Amino acid sequence: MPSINEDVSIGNLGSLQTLPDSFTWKLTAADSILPPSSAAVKESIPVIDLSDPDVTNLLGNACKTWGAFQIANHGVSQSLLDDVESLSKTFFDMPSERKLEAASSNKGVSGYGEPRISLFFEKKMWSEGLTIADGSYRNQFLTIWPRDYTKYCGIIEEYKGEMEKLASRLLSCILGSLGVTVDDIEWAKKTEKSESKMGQSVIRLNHYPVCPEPERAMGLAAHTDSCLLTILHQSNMGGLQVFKEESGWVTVEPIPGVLVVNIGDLFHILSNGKFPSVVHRARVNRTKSRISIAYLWGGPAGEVEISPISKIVGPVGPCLYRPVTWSEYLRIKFEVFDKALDAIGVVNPTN
Ligand SMILES: O=C(O)CCC(=O)C(=O)O
Ligand SMILES: [Fe+2]
Repeated sequence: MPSINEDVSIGNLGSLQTLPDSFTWKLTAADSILPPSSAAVKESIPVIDLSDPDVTNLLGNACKTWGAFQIANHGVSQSLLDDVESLSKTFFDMPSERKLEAASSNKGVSGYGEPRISLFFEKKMWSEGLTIADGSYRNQFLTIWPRDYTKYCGIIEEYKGEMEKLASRLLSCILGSLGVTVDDIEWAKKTEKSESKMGQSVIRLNHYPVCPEPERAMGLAAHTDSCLLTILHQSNMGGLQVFKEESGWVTVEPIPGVLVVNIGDLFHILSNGKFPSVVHRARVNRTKSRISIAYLWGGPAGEVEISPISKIVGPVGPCLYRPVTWSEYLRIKFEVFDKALDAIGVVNPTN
């Protein structure tokens, strides 16, 4: 059994019988709430059927109220969701040394490692992840899975393609709820017309191993996503919680085949602050491990700036943010973390 002060490898967390000090969080009672019981009032983010005739309003309300929702009838096949989940499981089940062969380099985002936001927290998080941000995953897959390389690359490609389609569909619908269309946003219009790729995205496979003391551990600490929106597939194990001012931490119960969508910081900017970018986190479990697959959609490719949609900015709602590209925003986020939106805020005269 590892001693409390031993330097622990994140690839073996699931085998630990005690919670090392470096992974022990000081949480208040309100903060330590674990799934499935969440907020005192049992509530959760809305589940929206994408084939509902009222889908635009439903999405708009969910974005305004929660900055998050779940979607059914999204068109992504269950077999693809199962495939990407089992790919993740196959990877995380490997011995630590094998996983480390896919370790992310110092500078790069892609690869295996602890959550990138770990930098901003004193205590370590009870999770490991594989980030697929560019084509370098192909080399990593070749090293890890020389025989099944083509199959696994195919699953990732297909998943990316499906998520990209779904993300653009959600963008159109959500814009509709703001009374605008893709034609009101230069980059969105261009990508739709030319049918060029919507561009930048990151897939993050997350694994939360079983934990001897889930009450005092944190799978993934509270954060907002930096992208436009995130589409998350969670396995049948709960753990995701979203924060709502009036209710505190609210658990997002997994529903088979249903995907979770989070509004990210860039959509908050696009909506000129109308949609909150939801603060969320992941808790862990004593007896069951959990996998989640996050597709973080950054929006337009290249150095395209995102700014509040001019049509919704007016005398009653002055422009709150300056234009920013996703890559610039990411740089700011990884300097100042939860102050990133403030850092690009525009100070408006008070009258
Ligand atoms: O695992 C989860 O439920 C949340 C994952 C997440 O928030 C992320 O990858 O950004
Ligand atoms: Fe997230």
